[in-house]
Amino acid sequence: MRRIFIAGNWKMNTSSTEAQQLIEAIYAQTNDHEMDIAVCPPTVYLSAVSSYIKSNEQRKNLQIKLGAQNMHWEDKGAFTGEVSGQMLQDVGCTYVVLGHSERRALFSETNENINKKIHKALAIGLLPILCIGETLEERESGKEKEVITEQLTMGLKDLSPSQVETCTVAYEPVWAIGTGKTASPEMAQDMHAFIRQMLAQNYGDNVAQAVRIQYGGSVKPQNIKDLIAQADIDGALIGGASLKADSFSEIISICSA
Ligand SMILES: O=C[C@H](O)COP(=O)(O)O
Repeated sequence: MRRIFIAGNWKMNTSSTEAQQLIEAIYAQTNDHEMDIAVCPPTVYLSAVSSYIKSNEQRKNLQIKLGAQNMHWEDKGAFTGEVSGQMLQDVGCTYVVLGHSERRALFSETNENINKKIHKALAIGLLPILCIGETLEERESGKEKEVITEQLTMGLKDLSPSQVETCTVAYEPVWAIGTGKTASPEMAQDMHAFIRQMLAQNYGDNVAQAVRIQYGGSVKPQNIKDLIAQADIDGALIGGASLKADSFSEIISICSA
């Protein structure tokens, strides 16, 4: 059985005060649950959120982990503005989101670069969340599975089956991100099953059955129940709704029911 994994991607939102208030409110409003939960604040607030998380480690059944939204594949050096995986670990990160569609579209991230980042993350013990997803144009022209195949295959290129097993894949159709338009549960399940089938072809059934595939794209308390009920949807990567503690906590609660 795959353990449900809910992650909040705060993107470029919150002030330092708001980040502090948000993590405090998430702890206050979330009941203890047997699932994996992560928050991914902006890089500059990772340390502060990390300290708060550490001070709550006594909540044995509410283990919130810290994730970053991106990283560079090199260890250190003349890469102005970049942050290394070691730096993320140093401030307490367990996860790192890689290949988010906003980074692909707005910051020219390529499958090759994303693959380098995944290799580095795994080499140092950070757990990658690889985001893949097609644009509206690609879906309307019937190319969604082709796009997903390329992003998945190239993103995971040259990884061993045991490395792939520790990755999470987030299927995020670009047309559903921040638009209020969620993929229907059936549409999402179809793509998740396709992704799992590809993982089985490339790495074997055991790996395919172990990898968690999150859905992302306008997830909210109103639609999570039907999404999480699908056989191949193992959790969610949540943007907008993760900025409201009550919505994020409600989503967690619905998933644990
Ligand atoms: O990383 C999260 C996704 O981009 C989804 O964002 P959203 O929930 O605001 O649509």
